[in-house]
Amino acid sequence: MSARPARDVTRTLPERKRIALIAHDGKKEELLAWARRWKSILAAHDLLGTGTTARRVADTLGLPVEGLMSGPLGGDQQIGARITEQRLDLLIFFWDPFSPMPHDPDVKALLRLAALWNVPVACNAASADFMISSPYVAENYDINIPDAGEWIASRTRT
Ligand SMILES: O=C(CO)COP(=O)(O)O
Repeated sequence: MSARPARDVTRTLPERKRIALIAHDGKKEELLAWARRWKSILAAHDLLGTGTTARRVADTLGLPVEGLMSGPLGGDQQIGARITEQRLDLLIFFWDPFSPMPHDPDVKALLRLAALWNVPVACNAASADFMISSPYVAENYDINIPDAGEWIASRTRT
C-alpha cells in the first residue's frame, strides 16, 4: 500500500475561474486595495470568500462575492472543502504572519489542501499580482491532481 496517492489524474481549471479571496484582519485593507486594482479581471470570474472578507470585497468592488462562514467560525474549512470537491480554481489568501489566531489549525489545513490538490495559491500582493496577470487565468488550464479513486482502491484491495 502506497503512503501517498499517485498524482496522475488531470483536472481542467475552466476559463471562468472560481476564485476565493480571504484576508486576515491585519491584511484586509491590502487585499481590498489589490482587488480594486484588478477589478476588471476579477469581474470576469466567480468570486467567493470567507464571510467578512467577502462582504468587504463585494462592497468595495460592487461585484457579487459568495460569502461563506467567517474564518474563525469555520470559513477556512469550507473553502478547503471546495478545494477537495474540485470546486475552487484559485486561492488568494492574504494571511497575516504577525497574528497568531484561534483558528490557526484551520488556516494550516486550508493551505495543506491547496498544496495537496495542486490549486494555485497566492499569499501576498506580489504573488497575487503574478497569479492574476497570468494568461492562464482566462484560459482552460490542466493540473495534475491525486487519483482519489486509485488511492481508495489501493487501500481496499485484499
Ligand atoms: O479568518 C479568516 C481566514 O483565516 C478570514 O475570515 P473573515 O473573512 O471572516 O475575516
